[in-house]
Amino acid sequence: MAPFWTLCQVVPAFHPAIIFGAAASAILMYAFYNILFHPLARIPGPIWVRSGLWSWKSTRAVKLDIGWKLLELHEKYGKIVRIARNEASICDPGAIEQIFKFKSPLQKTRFYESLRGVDGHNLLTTIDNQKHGEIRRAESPAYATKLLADFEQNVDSCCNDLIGYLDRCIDAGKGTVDLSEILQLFAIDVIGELALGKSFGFCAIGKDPYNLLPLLVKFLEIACLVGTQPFVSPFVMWLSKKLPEPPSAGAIPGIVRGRIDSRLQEYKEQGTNSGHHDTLERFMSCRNPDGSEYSLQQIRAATGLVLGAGSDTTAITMRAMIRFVVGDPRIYSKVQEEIDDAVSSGAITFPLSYSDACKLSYFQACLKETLRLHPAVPWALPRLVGAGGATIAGHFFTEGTEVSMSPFVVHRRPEAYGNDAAVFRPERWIEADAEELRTMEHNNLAFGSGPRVCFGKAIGMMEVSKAMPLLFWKYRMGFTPRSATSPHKHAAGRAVDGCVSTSEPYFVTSQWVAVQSDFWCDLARRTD
Ligand code: HEM
Repeated sequence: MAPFWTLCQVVPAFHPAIIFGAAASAILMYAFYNILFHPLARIPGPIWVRSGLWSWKSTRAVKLDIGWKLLELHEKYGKIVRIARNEASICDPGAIEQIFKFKSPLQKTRFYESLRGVDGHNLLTTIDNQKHGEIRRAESPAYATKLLADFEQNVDSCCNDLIGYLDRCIDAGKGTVDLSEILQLFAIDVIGELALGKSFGFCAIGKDPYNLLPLLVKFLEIACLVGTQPFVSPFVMWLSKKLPEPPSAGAIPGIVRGRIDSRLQEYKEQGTNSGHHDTLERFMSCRNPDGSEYSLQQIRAATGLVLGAGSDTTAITMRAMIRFVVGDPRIYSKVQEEIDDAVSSGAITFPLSYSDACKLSYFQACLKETLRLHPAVPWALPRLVGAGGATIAGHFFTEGTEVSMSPFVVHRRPEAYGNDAAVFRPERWIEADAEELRTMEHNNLAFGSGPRVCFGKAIGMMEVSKAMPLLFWKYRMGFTPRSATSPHKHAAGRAVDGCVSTSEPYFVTSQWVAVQSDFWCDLARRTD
């Protein structure tokens, strides 16, 4: 016994060596448990991820490279990869139905909570399936397909602003334009019209007067990073209320709140909704399951989601389409030819109606191919396995584990789109028979899938289908060559698949959304 007592006297309980030893043993035991005994222990993946000692997803959220890094993991480890201590990413198209089906026992994970705005939860961020179903039913009138015709006028007026701005640039001898910025402004204006009946007027002046765009990008980047560690979310929310706001941060929320307030006032005075063609009008008529009217906060949250979900996504799709189409002379001339022929035969006229845009079959195939190879949301969409567990892609996942599928990864897998899945080939959508087409549509996750599928899909498709043929018809476009004197900020561009090259026209960061920046194009009128 003597040596033991001696040890206790020499090394008291709080001695750093003991504390360090205890902590190291606890960490080691934690890592061993995660690697050997955790319910996902049999799923392959990088050892540090499996140990739970490294957050691969937080690293991706910081490095903004989720798309290609996740693709690499699947190429190395197969169809199911452990990407977090408690999460497996799956790229087997057969799992889409199992994960995203209606009445699924799987629900969204806490990741989504970080995407909520100041007005609280909305459709996108509501986790509970039943609650989500109630909100979706209540808000469905705002997204009804029959309203598309009303919304079309709003898109037309923003198209006029966009063309006006680009024409002015060309007339002033400045046909070199950063399309990443102007298309974002266009998308924000359109969504302002759709949500609140009035554009923000950014496109008409061709600039972002509040310097808001970088702020929006940062907000999403931080929200996504926080989502990878949901336990810090309440602290970040608390901190964001304490820290001083950047001067421009309140500008758009201020305008939005002002417009909502004045509409409610108008409603109060007139006693009826007064025929506005926007989603605000529909949200004002929404009812909760108990029959009560939507509160001001609910109207704000629903409107905030339309503004947040409907601008980045469409701008990303438009830029990507230009990149893919203009980047391939064969495809570019086919698109232009189709539009020119349709104009000269009188099959379509401008302003282009959505129904006429749908007649442009090659253009529509290019749009589908764009959404496939550059889905606006590449992040692995996470779902929590519910009571009783679930068998997905041939593997049994126990309750409480998380599974996810990345649209970017699934769309590039041969089992989903064939051996040329990585190639931009619009013809695949035209050559396919009815059965193949159904499979390709089913495997497309650009808008999500199942009961949580994008509610604004029809609106987004309408907007892009109206605006892009107009741009292709009016302008000859080319990518501004990168040189020491060109306006580019990056010495080399980066494609959506992570490839860095001086001939790549824009720079992609891949996180919750895959945003392009620094997209300089030379524009000239085709009729000059
Ligand atoms: C090309 C354009 C668009 C793309 C690629 C896109 C993509 C997506 C994706 C991937 C999701 C599902 C996310 C998930 O499961 O976690 C989503 C949800 C959503 N999107 Fe879109 N979106 C687009 C345009 C729009 C527009 C224009 C609006 C509004 C007018 C909109 C409103 C919504 C809403 C409300 C949800 C949540 C639906 C729910 O959870 O019930 N989106 N979108």
